[in-house]
Amino acid sequence: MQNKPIVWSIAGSDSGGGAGIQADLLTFADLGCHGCTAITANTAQNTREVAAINAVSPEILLSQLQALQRDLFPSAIKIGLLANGEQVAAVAKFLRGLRQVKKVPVVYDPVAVATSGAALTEGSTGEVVLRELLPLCDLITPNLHELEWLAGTPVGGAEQIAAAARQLQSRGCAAVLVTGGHSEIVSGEIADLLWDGERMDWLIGRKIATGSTHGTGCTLSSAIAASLALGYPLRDACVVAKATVQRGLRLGNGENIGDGSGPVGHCGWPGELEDFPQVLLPAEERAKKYGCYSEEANARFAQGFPQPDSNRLGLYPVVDSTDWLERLAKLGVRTLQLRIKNPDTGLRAEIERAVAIGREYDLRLFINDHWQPAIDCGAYGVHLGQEDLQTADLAAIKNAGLKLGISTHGFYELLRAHRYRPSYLAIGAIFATSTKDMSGQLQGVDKLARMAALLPDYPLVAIGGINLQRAPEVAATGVGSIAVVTAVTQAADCAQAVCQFQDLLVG
Ligand SMILES: Cc1ncc(COP(=O)(O)OP(=O)(O)O)c(N)n1
Ligand SMILES: Cc1nc(C(=O)O)sc1CCOP(=O)(O)O
Ligand SMILES: [Mg+2]
Repeated sequence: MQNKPIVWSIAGSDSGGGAGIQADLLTFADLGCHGCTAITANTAQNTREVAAINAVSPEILLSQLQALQRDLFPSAIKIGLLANGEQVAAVAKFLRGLRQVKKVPVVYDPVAVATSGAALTEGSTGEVVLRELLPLCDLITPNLHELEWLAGTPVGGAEQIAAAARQLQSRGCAAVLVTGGHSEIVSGEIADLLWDGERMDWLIGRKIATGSTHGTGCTLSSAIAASLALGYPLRDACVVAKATVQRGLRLGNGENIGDGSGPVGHCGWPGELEDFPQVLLPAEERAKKYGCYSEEANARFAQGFPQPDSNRLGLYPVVDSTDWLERLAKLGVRTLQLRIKNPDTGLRAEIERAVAIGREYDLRLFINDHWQPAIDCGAYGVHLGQEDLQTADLAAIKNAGLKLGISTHGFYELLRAHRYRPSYLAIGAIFATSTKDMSGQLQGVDKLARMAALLPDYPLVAIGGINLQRAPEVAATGVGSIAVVTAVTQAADCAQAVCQFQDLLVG
């Protein structure tokens, strides 16, 4: 049994039980983490009002943190309400010391104003935050009011939000997620903006008509911290967290707690696609409304590729020659990929021969990377990676009637690739592999199962380090296809390996 990751919440207590550490602990538990708390303020509030803040002294705050450090070292830290500059300075000093022991991801939700409009922090706190705390944060998650508070400028539409996020990130935190609950750039859409200094993403959720929204910011930031503690990369953590909140808004709706803004629901792991945000593609027309439209990308863009004859593509060997294709076709394999890296002048002839073999044996034959010769030769389909999507002419691929498979590595890429509605989605690398350096992108079977559960009726392919011993647990996640290189090409008895894989993937 693996130990539950420990996550700390450094935040205020909400006597109403909707936000603050109460929301954080429920969220950590929902996502399978053990929560610890260091309380900054003992607020007196209900669903209608913040009656008092009651900040604790820096000494009381530090004594909690020091006790936790002695026994319950965290895998991630969420920071919420810090009531004054002294608290901010004390927490920052403590975090600098903790860093000397081990680097722990820190997510800061800069709580400054309650939904009711009540100020929660003392006047000069913002300056100390910018100077002392921001450089220690892996992510900060301001809403629009908090963005204005920290950026020191009014924030209106999408462009201004993006500019303020860039400005804040340049003050030293690794990334900024601006939450969109307080504005609708497009009616009916709640869009969060993620900026990490390199890449900007709009994550778009559906607005849910509910009065139970108290604690959404706390829940989001603690869900991100929990996901980071579970080992998810930042973008995956953000989309899982947004889905956790969305699920709470959808299912918690109607609980009718208190007369004011009731608490968001806490309803467990988000296992349904409808709760996950859409990752906006700059190629989409609607990106114009979010200020990130790309004419060039739009010219190459296409969605809705032809589906294969079955959602279950079975054993899917990925090989580097037409000799291998023919050998495996003769053994009864129906789904195959020709993957030629570092091609020479013979590439075009090899693809032509592959297509001919594909026709002879009625294969679902995908050509990796080389989409233009694949179109020219009338191939069945092409397989593209995330980087290939930046340059490939998807419109040409679709217009030529080719099928399209897309590689993904984690929740964020899966959601992004799903926007294209390709013929299949590949998820990798499930295990470490000697075929390609996939370090930092390993998913494991549990995460694969979570991703596969989101798309039960979609053709899914698992790839990376899968051999005959591991194949049963991979197949049990529900994916209809397993792609392999070495498990077939380096098998002592290739025909026997093919037979065993096929027995496993039948039905
Ligand atoms: C079925 C399948 N899944 C993933 C990949 C990897 O594709 P990509 O990310 O484009 O990397 P390269 O294969 O080009 O190195 C794949 N080929 N097939
Ligand atoms: C080509 C490739 N793509 C991967 C991905 O995760 O996108 S993993 C991988 C290598 C798969 O080889 P093997 O079956 O020998 O581990
Ligand atoms: Mg590729």
